[in-house]
Amino acid sequence: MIELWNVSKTYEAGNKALRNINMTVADGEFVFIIGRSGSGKSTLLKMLLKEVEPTSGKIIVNDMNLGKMPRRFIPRYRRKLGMVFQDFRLLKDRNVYENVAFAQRVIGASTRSIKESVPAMLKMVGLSSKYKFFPQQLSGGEQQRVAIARALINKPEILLADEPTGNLDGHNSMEIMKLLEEINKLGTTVIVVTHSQEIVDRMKKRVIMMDRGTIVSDEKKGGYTYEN
Ligand SMILES: Nc1ncnc2c1ncn2[C@@H]1O[C@H](COP(=O)(O)OP(=O)(O)OP(=O)(O)O)[C@@H](O)[C@H]1O
Repeated sequence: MIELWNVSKTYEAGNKALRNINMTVADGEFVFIIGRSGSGKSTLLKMLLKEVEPTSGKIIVNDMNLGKMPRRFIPRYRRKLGMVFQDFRLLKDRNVYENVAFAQRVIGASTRSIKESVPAMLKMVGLSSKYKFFPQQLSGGEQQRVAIARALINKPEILLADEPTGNLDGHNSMEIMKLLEEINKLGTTVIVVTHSQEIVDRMKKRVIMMDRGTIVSDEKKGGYTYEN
């Protein structure tokens, strides 16, 4: 479970990015975070990754209080989180297989485990036949599938996606969303930041809307809304 208790963030320049945010995300939930530019969405994701510290308040992820986490635990903590970005961030000089395998090598996985898990993951994202392709030989949707495979290969408990379809057309965007939904059904908690109202409308998931650093609505699948 992810819990934010009265979380605020004021950047050095005096920008109030988050103002007294309270929210919880249960294990296995699928949540969209929407809101106009500058409303604090990326700041929130960066806090979950422990890249940005709150100015006040408490963040607890799977019973771990991030504010009290010793520095040496941070790399291990981050392995519980998978991250997907708008611009894919693949290694351009490595093929699809190597891009995914690399994430396993970094954590010291055995060659045997890599040889088992990478093909299985590529199958899941529908890229088995393109494992030797390089990123520039793939469509945007395919590149994002590789990025998703890489984010999932170490079996994170939570997948954070920051505008994962920002560079994709409507069809590819929905395909990526369906893939994220499948991943979620297998048990991973999924949090997606998006600007796309169409995606949010079609997916019928929980939607947290932010505005100027606050949560202005939190709408469940069933459709009820409450003000924070
Ligand atoms: N490193 C920083 N230093 C100072 N101010 C920052 C920093 N990062 C973000 N901000 C400010 O914090 C506020 C929230 O920014 P944030 O990036 O979280 O918004 P966002 O909702 O993700 O926006 P976008 O949709 O454009 O990505 C903005 O006013 C922004 O200018």
